[in-house]
Amino acid sequence: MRVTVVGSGYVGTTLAACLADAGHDVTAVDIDPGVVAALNDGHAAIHEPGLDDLLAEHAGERLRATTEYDGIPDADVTFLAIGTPSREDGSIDLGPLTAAAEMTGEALAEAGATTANADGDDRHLVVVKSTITPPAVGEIREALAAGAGDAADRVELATNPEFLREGTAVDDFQHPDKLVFGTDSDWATERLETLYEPLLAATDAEVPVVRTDPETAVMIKYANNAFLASKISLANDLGNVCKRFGLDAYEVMDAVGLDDRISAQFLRSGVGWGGSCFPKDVDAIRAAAREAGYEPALLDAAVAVNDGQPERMLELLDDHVDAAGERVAVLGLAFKPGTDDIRNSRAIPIIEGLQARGAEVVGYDPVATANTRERFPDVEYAESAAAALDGATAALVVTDWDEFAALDDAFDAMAEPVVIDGRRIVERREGLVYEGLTW
Ligand SMILES: NC(=O)c1ccc[n+]([C@@H]2O[C@H](COP(=O)([O-])OP(=O)(O)OC[C@H]3O[C@@H](n4cnc5c(N)ncnc54)[C@H](O)[C@@H]3O)[C@@H](O)[C@H]2O)c1
Ligand SMILES: O=c1ccn([C@@H]2O[C@H](COP(=O)(O)OP(=O)(O)O[C@H]3O[C@H](CO)[C@@H](O)[C@H](O)[C@H]3O)[C@@H](O)[C@H]2O)c(=O)[nH]1
Repeated sequence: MRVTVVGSGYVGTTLAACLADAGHDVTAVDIDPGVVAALNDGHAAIHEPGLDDLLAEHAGERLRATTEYDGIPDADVTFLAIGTPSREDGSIDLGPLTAAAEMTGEALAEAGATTANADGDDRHLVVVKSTITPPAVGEIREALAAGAGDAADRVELATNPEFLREGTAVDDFQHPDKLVFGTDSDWATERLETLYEPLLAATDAEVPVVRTDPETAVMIKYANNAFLASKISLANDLGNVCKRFGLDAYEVMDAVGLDDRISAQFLRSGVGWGGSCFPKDVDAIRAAAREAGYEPALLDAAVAVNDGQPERMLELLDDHVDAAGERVAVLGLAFKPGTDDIRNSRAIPIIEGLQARGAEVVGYDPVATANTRERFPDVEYAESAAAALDGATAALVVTDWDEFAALDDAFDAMAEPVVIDGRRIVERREGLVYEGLTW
């Protein structure tokens, strides 16, 4: 199939590269010329394992990138994978997505809806990949129709939320737990089925496909993220209780996770959830619920617990060290391992808290230093974890990069061997003053 992917960030680039790899002819559109140049050059503007290999293989062949929308009418399907950032009140800013939907509609209108596809069909399917609330579906449909003008009746909107995780985006996309198709017609569902067919054929697993309406589909995405984020918050809440009792929350939750109804995943307590999705999406569905007259008390509590974890980590530091004027290492800056993304990373409140205490912060991350430097230009950045620890009075472990588990002698170079572990990645050992956040 011929596919256009509008928006080439974490989701759009992964989608474009994986669809090209599955045999489709893909055009990636982005307003950022730097992103487009990188894609045409065969590499991503973001760090995501496996993505560059796919881009190097398909760029210039089955995958092209452009800043222009004018090729859209030649495609069988157009995906919108534009960011949906939070506004001040937590609701999503639909501005960029609405603009992209309208421009997509205009491109289709200019070509008189669409050129006929191989099967002679002149309807065009526009699929929202972005995470949007149920009421927002109507707004995007209207923006698309406004752009398409007289051609609007031959343009159909569908939603197909994405469940990939950063750091494992390619693998997650190629081996999904489920696919969710939110459509208004059998025609749109069939088109999505045809599109995903080669991907599904390439996996050994039986992938459930949920066929529903566009609004339910996007609600499934919010429910999914709200559930996972709340699950971690519950593990953190219980973990904080365990810590008060001098118990190891990991021993407790490992046992709890043996219950099939609960599952062992997303029970790792610590400094909390960050990233571009959980905070934004939980805030968005809370705001949308309030707008609709419902107070989502449990989701509010999940956010409150999460917001409190970095401060709890800093309080543990205060129990051991007066950080004022001291060199304090922050190990891990990305919101999770495997990515250079620092959006809503727990490292941000940790660094701010250390700076408020007058500490000299030295940060280290294997890939997220450049992004953090933009946010905190005054912080010192080390080339290695060992260099960050050298001479430090304390270390705060914020991201569970594997390499931190292997640290050993490096702790000997600390001025005071105080380690506050927010991710249970460093082993307790003799000579370390070790504090786990919930263990
Ligand atoms: N990041 C994830 O892991 C993830 C996973 C699932 C769903 N999502 C959702 O997918 C959506 C996209 O997220 P992302 O992380 O890929 O965003 P992103 O910010 O990384 O990328 C968005 C891209 O869109 C481009 N863009 C903005 N306006 C444009 C326009 N009018 N035309 C063309 N390009 C335009 C930007 O230049 C940018 O490259 C969001 O709604 C997000 O919630 C993200
Ligand atoms: O047991 C756990 C698991 C995760 N986290 C933290 O939770 C955050 C999010 O982690 P993860 O879900 O792995 O990363 P994301 O890339 O943000 O992926 C989430 O958000 C995406 C965007 O919506 C969804 O597509 C994914 O399904 C959903 O897992 C990170 O800060 C993790 O450190 C924990 O604290 N404890």
